[in-house]
Amino acid sequence: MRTKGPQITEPMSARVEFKFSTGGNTRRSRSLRGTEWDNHGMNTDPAGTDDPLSEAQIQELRLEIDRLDAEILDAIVRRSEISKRIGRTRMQSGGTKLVHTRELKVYERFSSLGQEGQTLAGMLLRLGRGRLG
Ligand SMILES: O=C(O)C(=O)C[C@]1(C(=O)O)C=C[C@@H](O)C=C1
Repeated sequence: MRTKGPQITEPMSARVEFKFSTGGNTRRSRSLRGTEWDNHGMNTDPAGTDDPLSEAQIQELRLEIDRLDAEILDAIVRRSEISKRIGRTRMQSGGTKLVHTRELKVYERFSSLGQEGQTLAGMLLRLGRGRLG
């Protein structure tokens, strides 16, 4: 049904839905809490592909991201220190600055992440070189 402006449809739950004249799809109402869409846990996407998360779930997931970032940062610092130690030892004993075969392995390890993985591998190697170059 085409309508001129927003039209209140029969409330299917405690929620009031609006229909707009633009195409007829029932849109989710805006949450009063913020800018997130709030569909009260119902999947109202016509394609059925959305994964609605509550504010509480988003907060929980963000905490997990924060924890993971801290772990990743710790691991990067540890990796860099180890890499510098190996590099210093190698150079003091007259070895080469870099070990090409080992570097290729690092790039290979991150290849499942595509181009970004290669960039990441390169950054890790550079961090481990420190003042070596
Ligand atoms: O495995 C080594 O020999 C290292 O020095 C470590 C490391 C790395 O960070 O992975 C660093 C520099 C080398 O070119 C190769 C690898």
